[in-house]
Order: sequence, then structure tokens, then C-alpha cells
Amino acid sequence: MASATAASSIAAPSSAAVPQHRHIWIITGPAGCGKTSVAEYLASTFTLPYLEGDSFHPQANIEKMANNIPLTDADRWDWLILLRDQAVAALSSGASGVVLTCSALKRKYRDVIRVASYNDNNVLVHFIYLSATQELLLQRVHGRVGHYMKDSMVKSQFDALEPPTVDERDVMSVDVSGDFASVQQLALEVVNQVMASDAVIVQPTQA
Ligand SMILES: Nc1ncnc2c1ncn2[C@@H]1O[C@H](COP(=O)(O)OP(=O)(O)O)[C@@H](O)[C@H]1O
Ligand SMILES: O=C(O)[C@H](O)[C@@H](O)[C@H](O)[C@H](O)COP(=O)(O)O
Repeated sequence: MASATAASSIAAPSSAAVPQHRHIWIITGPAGCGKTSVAEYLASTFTLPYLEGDSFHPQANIEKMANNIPLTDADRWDWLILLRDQAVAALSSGASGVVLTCSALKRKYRDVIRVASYNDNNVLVHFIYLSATQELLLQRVHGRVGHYMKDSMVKSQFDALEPPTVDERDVMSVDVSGDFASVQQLALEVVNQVMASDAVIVQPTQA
């Protein structure tokens, strides 16, 4: 029978896993891949601020997209820089991480966000690329209500898309063909893996 002694009943101070960096999690992929649902899930699971990339577009961009006109590189630069600045601002306000949605279709767009970690060694940028076929995204955007981006824009998103390549080591790909719960689980595993590799174990100081 186990019996607690006076000494063993006093809880020993436990070691803690402390992250070495602050993290920008960008949830990427073409319209309809599930950026919003994955980002909301991760932000609420890890209690992090969440920035919805679509809400930072200038009105001119929204009007173009609502009229089925794809954005150009020129339309996107200032938006991408604004998203990066907003993410950095969230970290500067004390958050340990921030979740951001941004289609980041091309490598040069991802490079714009990567500048956040060149400017600050304490910041790591990670892209969670939600991968799906064009057919699946057509179906999902078609079924979505109340959004300016219609299914007619899915083709142009795939035309512009430069899927991340293996040398982009800050990108983790998640297959989104499954249901919400399985996609959320895959995204969670990716974040947990990164956080585990970033953690240092801190021993409590002895009194
Ligand atoms: N894993 C999933 N299974 C089924 N439907 C999904 C899944 N992920 C997203 N959806 C639906 O597909 C549509 C597009 O998702 P959304 O999160 O708005 O994508 P994005 O933000 O990338 O454009 C929404 O109607 C959403 O409810
Ligand atoms: O929810 C969506 O349908 C997408 O997020 C969509 O709104 C779009 O991807 C960008 O915000 C537009 O910018 P890009 O043309 O650069 O993807």
C-alpha cells in the first residue's frame, strides 16, 4: 500500500518546457482550402491572437475579387507587408505567437512574410500550407455563403499558385481532404512538433 510521508506529500517544483522563440503561424493555400477554420482552431487551442488576412485588404482589392478579377502582384505587395507588420505588432504587444491567414500563393509572397524573422532573431515564421485539389476547393467555395470570393476565382488562384517546394523548410503541408476534425488534428500535430523542437527544459531554481 502506498503511504504518503510528510516529505513526499510536498509537491516538488516541476521543470517547464519554455519556447525559445516567438512564432508567426501563417495558414496558407488557395481560396476555400480551410485557412479560416484551421486558423480559428489553432488560435483558440493555443490562446493566440488571430489575424484574418482578408480583413486587411484595401477596398479596391475586395471590389476586384468580388467582381471576379484576380489580384496582381502590385495589388498584393502592400497587403502582404501590412500583414507582416500586423503579425510583428501582435508579438511586440507581448503575445508568444500569432496566427495569420494569408493565401501566400507565390514564393515571393511568402518571402515578404519571412522578412519578419530576418529583422528579429527571436521570431520564427512557419507556413502551414493547406493542400487540396482544385476540384475539392471548387466544391468548398461553391458551398460557402456570404463571402466575396466566388468559385469562379478558384481557377485563377490555382493559376497563380506556386506550391511550396522542399527547400522552403519553414513550410509544413497539411492534406485538407478530410473532415474538419481530421484536418484540425493534422494542423495541431504540426504545431506541436515545431513547439517541441523549440522548447528548452528549464529546471526550477532550488530555494
Ligand atoms: N475540412 C473541411 N471539410 C469540409 N468543409 C470544409 C473543410 N474546411 C473548410 N470547409 C468549408 O469550406 C469553405 C471554405 O473554407 P474557409 O475556411 O472559408 O477557407 P479559406 O479561408 O481558405 O478561404 C467553408 O464553407 C468551410 O466551412
Ligand atoms: O477566403 C478566401 O476565399 C481567400 O482567403 C481569399 O479571400 C483570397 O485568397 C485572398 O484574400 C485574396 O488574395 P489572393 O488573391 O492573394 O489569394
